[in-house]
Amino acid sequence: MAAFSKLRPSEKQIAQLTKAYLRHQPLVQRSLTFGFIFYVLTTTYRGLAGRSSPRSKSKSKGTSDAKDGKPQRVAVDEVFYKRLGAILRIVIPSLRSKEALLLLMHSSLLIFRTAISLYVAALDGKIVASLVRGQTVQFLLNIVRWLLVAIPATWTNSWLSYVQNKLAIAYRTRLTKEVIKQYLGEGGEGPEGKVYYKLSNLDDRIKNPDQMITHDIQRFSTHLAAIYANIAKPILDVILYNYQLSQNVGAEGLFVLTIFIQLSSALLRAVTPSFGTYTAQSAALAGSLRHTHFRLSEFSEEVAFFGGEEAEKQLLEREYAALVKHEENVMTKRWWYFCAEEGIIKWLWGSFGLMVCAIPVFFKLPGISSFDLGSRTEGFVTNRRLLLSSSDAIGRVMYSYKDLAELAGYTSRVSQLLDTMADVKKGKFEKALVSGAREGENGRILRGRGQVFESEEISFENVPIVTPNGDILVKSLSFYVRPGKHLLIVGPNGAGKSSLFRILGGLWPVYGGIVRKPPASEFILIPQRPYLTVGTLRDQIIYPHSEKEMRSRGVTDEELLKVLVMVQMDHIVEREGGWDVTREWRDTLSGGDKQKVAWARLFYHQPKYAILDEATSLVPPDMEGLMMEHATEMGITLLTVSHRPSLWKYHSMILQYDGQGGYVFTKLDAEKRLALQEEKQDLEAKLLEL
Ligand SMILES: Nc1ncnc2c1ncn2[C@@H]1O[C@H](COP(=O)(O)OP(=O)(O)OP(=O)(O)O)[C@@H](O)[C@H]1O
Repeated sequence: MAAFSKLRPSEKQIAQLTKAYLRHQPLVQRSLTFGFIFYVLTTTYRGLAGRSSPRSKSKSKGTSDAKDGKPQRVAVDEVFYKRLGAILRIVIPSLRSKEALLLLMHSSLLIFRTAISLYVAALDGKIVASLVRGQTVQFLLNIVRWLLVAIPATWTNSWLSYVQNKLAIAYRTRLTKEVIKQYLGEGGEGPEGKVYYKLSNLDDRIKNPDQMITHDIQRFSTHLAAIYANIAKPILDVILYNYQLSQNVGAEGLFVLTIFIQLSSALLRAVTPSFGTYTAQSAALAGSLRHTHFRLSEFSEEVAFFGGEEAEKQLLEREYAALVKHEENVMTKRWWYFCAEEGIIKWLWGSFGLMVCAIPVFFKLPGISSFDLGSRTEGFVTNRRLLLSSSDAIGRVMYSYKDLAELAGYTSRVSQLLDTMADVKKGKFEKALVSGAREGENGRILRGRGQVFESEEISFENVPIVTPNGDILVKSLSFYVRPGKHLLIVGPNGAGKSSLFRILGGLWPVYGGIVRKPPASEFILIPQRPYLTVGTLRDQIIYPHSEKEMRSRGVTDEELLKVLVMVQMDHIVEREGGWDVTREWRDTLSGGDKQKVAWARLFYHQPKYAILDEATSLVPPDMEGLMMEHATEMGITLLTVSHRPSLWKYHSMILQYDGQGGYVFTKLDAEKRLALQEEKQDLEAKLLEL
């Protein structure tokens, strides 16, 4: 008391404060511990919730493919969470879904693993303590415990990676199914259908849908499955380990440690590059390179005949160089980032943590009674293990930001695909238009929309023919096709002959007027280079039917053979080894053979209308006449584009484009027209002589 009264006033105050502090120490410690838990949760939430940057907001429809040459920034922000939310609704459709169940299993396993780690930390301390104290029996007993705990520990780890992989596959399956449904399935013949065509022909946003559907969805799913473990588990670990640590070393040490971590993590975040943007860019560049390789194998014959190897090589090298340059740039950034990460998380935190672990060795903490060498060693070993696990967990929360940024990259790619498909289904396209397309009358036509009605006959009333680039080929086209009255369509190249069929097939939008047409199942298109599917010889004839559908229609292989006889192709069945042989038919059949197979397909399906776009250009004239007559006998009405006068006689009507936006639609008198043609040729010959 005398000593106390001798103190100066400021010293007195400090002494009083210390006394009060010691009196309330348990309360202070509890408050600090809960404060710490609150801090971990809020900082993690703030860190992961992301902010909406004005840049990302303005590009909320953001794509990774730059439109203006500059890459768009993909960040962990509001836009990312909105996109992720939309995708999550697809991959986890309900709380009772398989994915939700897997997620629950995953969470339970994660908690179980943390509980095991806590037990192992304490056991580790006990083993060392029994060693220091020389307690042989205790030591052996602890080793047995150690071996026993290894059983659930290894079991949990295997299960964790198994469930996580299952989750990734489940996400991928859901997402792929949804994308394929929209890409190929939904919408059918209506304006919402044919998304796969519109995406590549009417819109500029998606450069390589194949890469997005296969690679990007897979990467997204793997990242999403891992991100849960990478974020939820470390957060849980940080809380549990530190709670335990605060019990062992006192909450004050933890408080100082927290401030230290806060400062260093702010530093780490400041030096973190935009990994999300890089991931999205890498995916886009890899997709582009793959597409170029795909084109080369697709058109290998054309390139080989042209000797275009050097040009193709340069193209491939350019694409590859762009990809490598980007990857190297990212690698350099990663190198710096890893240095900072390793230095801060492992070494700085590690040394500071060791000091915190030593607290109970140098200071007597309230509530801890035994203070012998064994207890001190046990405490130190347990705390060090807890601290290592805790700093590892904090580190993983930090790393998870990087994982999250990468997930943001793949999320942007996947949602770009989903958003663009949704736009395309609504008829909203983004495509570079020809200059002046939006002005004056051109603009008025582009802003308009026509009507489409289902009908037995085909007719166009004042329908403009507009290319996806906004180029108006014909301002207002009117014509009709009556059943049995074949229509011939002629005109210069690029006048819009095939475009007419694209409107008829529902591939291009109708910008005005009225289109009446039967459902797509009632007409078939035979182009100059017919499409041959992957499959058997039978599949080529019955495409898009399956063999099952063919049989259910009561068609036999013998009847299919009759169809091949009509096009003088029956020998091919024997030559190729039967109906069930599978080949790359594109390479096996000649150009003329392919056209004949397409005609055989027409005779198998016997639709009401057939669109022939230079469909006989590679078959001999006598064969061409035979096939036309067969079609007429079967009651198929033809819409033919051909430059061959030999075909005129089969047609009743003619639609002639002049190539300047004008056209004539009239009856076709083949004899008169042939006579006129001959007269014209004579006059031209005479003019030449002159
Ligand atoms: N997917 C597309 N995107 C943009 N423009 C297109 C597209 N398809 C065709 N075009 C353009 O539409 C115009 C008309 O093409 P179309 O195929 O109808 O010509 P065509 O009269 O059939 O010519 P040809 O006799 O050479 O086959 C052409 O200028 C072509 O460049």
